[in-house]
Amino acid sequence: MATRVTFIGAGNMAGAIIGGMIEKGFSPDAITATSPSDEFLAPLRERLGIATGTDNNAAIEQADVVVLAVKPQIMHDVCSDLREAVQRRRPLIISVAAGLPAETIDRWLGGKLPVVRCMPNTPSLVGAGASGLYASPAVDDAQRKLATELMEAVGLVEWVEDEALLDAVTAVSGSAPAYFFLMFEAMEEAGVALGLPADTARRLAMQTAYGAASMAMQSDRGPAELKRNVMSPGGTTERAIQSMEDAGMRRIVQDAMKACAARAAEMAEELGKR
Ligand SMILES: NC(=O)C1=CN([C@@H]2O[C@H](COP(=O)(O)OP(=O)(O)OC[C@H]3O[C@@H](n4cnc5c(N)ncnc54)[C@H](OP(=O)(O)O)[C@@H]3O)[C@@H](O)[C@H]2O)C=CC1
Ligand SMILES: O=C(O)[C@@H]1CCC=N1
Repeated sequence: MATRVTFIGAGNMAGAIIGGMIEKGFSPDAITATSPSDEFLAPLRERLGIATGTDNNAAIEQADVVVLAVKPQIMHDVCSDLREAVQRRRPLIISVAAGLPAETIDRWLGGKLPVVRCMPNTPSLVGAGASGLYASPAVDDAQRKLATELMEAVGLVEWVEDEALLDAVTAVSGSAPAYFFLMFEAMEEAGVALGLPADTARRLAMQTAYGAASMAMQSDRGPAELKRNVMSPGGTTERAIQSMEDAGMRRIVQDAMKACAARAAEMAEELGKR
């Protein structure tokens, strides 16, 4: 029988994982998602054919895996409400919430549960996600394998053995699609300023990012060498890269990623007191 997975929360992240799972051939019959209103549920039900509901407790009654995909700020209330049912059924819990430690989620759910903390990203929707995973001590090998299988259905999986590193994963991949989308916005604006139609600039920028990522992933050369190969001495790229280095591009990226990881730690501190 197929592993039954219930998503608590049906927003951007849950929708991306569910969409990617179904694209990979997971049966919609084995997937349920909940949300307080039908706004997020209707497209999942109508387009993907999964079961949906507004009652979290009812939705986990048959679940082998419960994916907690609500905002960190409401996770305490959601977990408290699920405590009795979760303690009775003892499914594998996968939390995708930024910042919140596995121990906090476990405590809010009544304790001694197998909790995997996962930091996914939204490209999971197109099977190109990247997830960092951490297993709490109560997670056994079979459950670890199950979590790997689920998240590998939507992209790359990297396990970390030190939970604190999930904040770094948040900075490197969880939040990072937004950095690249910002870069696309900036490149489109700059392309327009140089005279290109906006949609032409957008298509060229996105195809180039896709090409650069594909090439780097298939190459045994590092990014520094691949970059040098584009930079003809005295040519155009050299000027562009010099301009970026002079403007402190590396420092900008480092500061942004440090701020991201620090915010994850801060959220754990703020929310974990409950
Ligand atoms: N977005 C991203 O790129 C990533 C997000 N995450 C994590 O994923 C989690 C969800 O984020 P995201 O998907 O962006 O947020 P969204 O706001 O898009 O989705 C949250 C969902 O939870 C629903 N919800 C609210 N209250 C309840 C409840 N009591 N029971 C069940 N569902 C409820 C919301 O419904 P309604 O809107 O009607 O209240 C909504 O469907 C967060 O913890 C975030 O840290 C992790 C990695 C990447
Ligand atoms: O911005 C956030 O808090 C969530 C977590 C990682 C990506 N989005």
